[in-house]
Amino acid sequence: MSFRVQPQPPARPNRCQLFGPGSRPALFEKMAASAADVINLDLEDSVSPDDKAEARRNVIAATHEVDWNTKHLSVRINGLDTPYWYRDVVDLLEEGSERIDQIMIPKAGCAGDIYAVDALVSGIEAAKGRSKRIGLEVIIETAAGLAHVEEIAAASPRMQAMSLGAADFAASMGMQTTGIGGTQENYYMLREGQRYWSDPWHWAQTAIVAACRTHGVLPVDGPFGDFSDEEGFRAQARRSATLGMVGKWAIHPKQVALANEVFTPSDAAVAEAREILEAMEEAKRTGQGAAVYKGRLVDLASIRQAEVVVRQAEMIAG
Ligand SMILES: CCC(=O)SCCNC(=O)CCNC(=O)[C@H](O)C(C)(C)COP(=O)(O)OP(=O)(O)OC[C@H]1O[C@@H](n2cnc3c(N)ncnc32)[C@H](O)[C@@H]1OP(=O)(O)O
Ligand SMILES: O=CC(=O)O
Ligand SMILES: [Mg+2]
Repeated sequence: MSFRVQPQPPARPNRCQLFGPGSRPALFEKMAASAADVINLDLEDSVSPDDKAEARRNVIAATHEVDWNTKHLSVRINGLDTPYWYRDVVDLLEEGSERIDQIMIPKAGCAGDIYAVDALVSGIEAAKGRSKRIGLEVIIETAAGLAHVEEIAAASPRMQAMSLGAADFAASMGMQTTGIGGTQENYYMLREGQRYWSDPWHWAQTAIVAACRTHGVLPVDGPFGDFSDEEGFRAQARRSATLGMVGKWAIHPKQVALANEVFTPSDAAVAEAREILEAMEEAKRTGQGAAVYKGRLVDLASIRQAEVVVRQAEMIAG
């Protein structure tokens, strides 16, 4: 380990972030009743420009009127290149209840974007005497966002989570696809006449995970657009979990159970991790740093790997 110890991210479950447009208040009670860990009320891209002001009022009302129970409640504001974002923040924190946990900044492009929102949030919190410190989460969904991903992760002590936004990311990168997540038709290699499809989001995900893990931020996989493709969602989510992400968005209620399933370590995985820890305890007792578990090497690094799985399971179990 470096002399600089890797910080732990916030210790709360973030397996599924369920989105709903701020302009559809009829969905809010359903979102609150869902099994998602995080709720994202959206003021940005699922709300048409004519509905922005009403959506903001709906969301503010919902912070007072809806019982969000134990949900981590986040509101996605509009991008910093729009005329809406500052009023989103000001109205939300001046008129919204203390129930708001977090603000999501879309299309974050540099640390300065987070600094600007942090400064505004800090001013309003102090002026209004708000007692809960608002967290920030960002979406990496532009070329600039990915180019500056590490400075964004490090931009503020308020930073809690960072998601990959596949749709806008594809647009910003000029990717020749309209798919949101998953394998894309033309992203394959050919060998002996056979096509092998690959994952065009992989490199962006790993950059996000590395930036997040360096700075104690939760890495999250964003939307999977085809909500009738359950196996496609599972495949993408399993890859994300294997890469170190802690959760995934749901853009339809159907996806909540899928995300919870994938991002909750299975009983078998937890049992195996505990067995590895026991095998290493036994090795320690006999003065060994390395041992054999089910025919494969385990050593001190295996303890750290197994602890990730056990810690995640224990944190989710509460
Ligand atoms: C891609 C880039 C991004 O930025 S993604 C993030 C922004 N997008 C969003 O927030 C979109 C969120 N999703 C939605 O608006 C809707 O789910 C869309 C996709 C439009 C589908 O709505 P709709 O046609 O009503 O779906 P449905 O008839 O299949 O609904 C079945 C039951 O589920 C409900 N439902 C629907 N959406 C939500 C939701 N987000 N949260 C909670 N509940 C939801 C419907 O009301 C319907 O309920 P019921 O069975 O009638 O009681
Ligand atoms: O905001 C999300 C995206 O995929 O774009
Ligand atoms: Mg987007």
